[in-house]
Amino acid sequence: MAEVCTYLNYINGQWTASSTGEVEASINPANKHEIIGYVQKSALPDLNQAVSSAKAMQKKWKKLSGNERGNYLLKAASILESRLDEIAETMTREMGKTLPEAKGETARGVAILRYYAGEGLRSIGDVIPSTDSEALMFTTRVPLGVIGVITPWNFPVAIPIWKMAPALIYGNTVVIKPATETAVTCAKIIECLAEAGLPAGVVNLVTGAGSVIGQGLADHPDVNGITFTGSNEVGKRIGQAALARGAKYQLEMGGKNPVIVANDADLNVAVEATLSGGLRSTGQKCTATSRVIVQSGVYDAFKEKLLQKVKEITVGDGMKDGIWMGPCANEGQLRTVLSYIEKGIQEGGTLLYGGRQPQGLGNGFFVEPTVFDNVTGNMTIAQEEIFGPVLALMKVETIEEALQLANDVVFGLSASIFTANIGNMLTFINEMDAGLVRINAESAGVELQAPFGGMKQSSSHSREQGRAAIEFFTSVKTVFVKA
Ligand SMILES: NC(=O)C1=CN([C@@H]2O[C@H](COP(=O)(O)OP(=O)(O)OC[C@H]3O[C@@H](n4cnc5c(N)ncnc54)[C@H](OP(=O)(O)O)[C@@H]3O)[C@@H](O)[C@H]2O)C=CC1
Ligand SMILES: O=C(O)CCC(=O)C(=O)O
Repeated sequence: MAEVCTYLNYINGQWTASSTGEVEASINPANKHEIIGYVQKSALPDLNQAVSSAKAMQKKWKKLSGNERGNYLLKAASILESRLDEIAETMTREMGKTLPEAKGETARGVAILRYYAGEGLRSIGDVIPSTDSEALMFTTRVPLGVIGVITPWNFPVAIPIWKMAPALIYGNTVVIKPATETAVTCAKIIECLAEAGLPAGVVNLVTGAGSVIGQGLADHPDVNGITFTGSNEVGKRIGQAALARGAKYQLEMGGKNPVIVANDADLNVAVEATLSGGLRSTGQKCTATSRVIVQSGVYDAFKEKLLQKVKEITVGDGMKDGIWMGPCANEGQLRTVLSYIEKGIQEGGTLLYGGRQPQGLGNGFFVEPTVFDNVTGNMTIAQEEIFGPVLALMKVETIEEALQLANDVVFGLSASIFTANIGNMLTFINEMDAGLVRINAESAGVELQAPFGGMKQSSSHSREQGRAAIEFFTSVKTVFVKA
């Protein structure tokens, strides 16, 4: 068993204990008696110190060339790569996703750092013809200043990196407050950045309660931009706090992502993608499939194939070989999932498979992969984000009906269709209200070089990742020069 360490805040280039002198244990959701590490239970004075060091450093950091800033990210990428196995193991033990998934995510973190390192050499503006023939007019971009980064526990490496790397390359400094459940994993990412030699104050880590440190970041007058991924409830509070003081904000929140399976779909492909998109990471992705809308001609055949595969899923500790699905990330999440399952039954859904806590795994927050049949659009399990391994099967006659049902939720993050018909594909691309639409591919799994974000209540209508990140992390300056 690995040694249990205490992780400190990282403020102004120093590993620093919180002013409260208190720590919080981060536990293993596969075995609640196992402590992965202790993290600082910080208070506002700690946050204030971090913000002031980020503010003090920002002017110097933005003066470096993009290439110089990129070199720090390249170094951090190599360090993270050299620690990939160890950091992935920490992730699995801290939040439960299986080790192969955690390794894949850590490798993705390395690739994101390298991608944004390259951004330091790409163009940041346009020359625009002026009506004055003797003038030069162009746009350039400037960093926002200090960025507050608030991250969830479901992608403990990828999300912090896809927010911090673009913030840094465009010349901002950062204060990050990670989810308490995965603060140890985040501290290890910060170790990689620190070892890469980032100047003191460029990146700061403050752990602690969301209601104190997260809210404190949103309210802080010296934080110029807030980027957040998490629940709608918290996201809206952050957006309101930022708006009230004129700060920029970016929110990535929930999803209720549908897949549509058309009569002409390749059912084996559709089943594999539903399984992977809906149940990998125990359904804890904002892009996870939760509604499976199937045309009546293939409904029974699809259901049978899906059930056969779901029955093969092995549930257990994600560190063990042969385990396909780990636990929910925390006890609250397990209770939420179980209460949605209960509601599904009460409201008339047919529980086809799963729905219980598996036998013999009582020390962890495990739940069986769960499939509901006869789900209708008005049921709670068809409307609200569950964030667990629960699939709701819904039968329709036509693609039009499928699209209407697919769009009949407050969210619009990702959506997939399985079909061989080009007409179905085009209708879906045009009519589906989602930021990410995918054809014959699962609803989860975004690519780091492409814009990512949702419509409706899934986001603040901004996009992150890829080149789209520049829109949030910089301001455009229009320059007019006359000799
Ligand atoms: N879109 C997504 O990818 C995610 C969606 N969710 C959804 O949210 C539900 C609840 O998960 P949960 O972890 O509680 O998500 P939260 O939105 O509560 O947490 C996300 C982050 O926000 C912080 N936070 C909490 N309260 C505040 C606040 N008042 N001000 C600022 N920051 C705050 C959290 O800190 P702390 O950890 O200390 O509470 C964490 O770092 C899930 O069931 C799921 O539906 C959750 C995670 C990711
Ligand atoms: O599907 C993915 O790869 C990313 C999902 C995501 O961003 C999230 O769940 O927060």
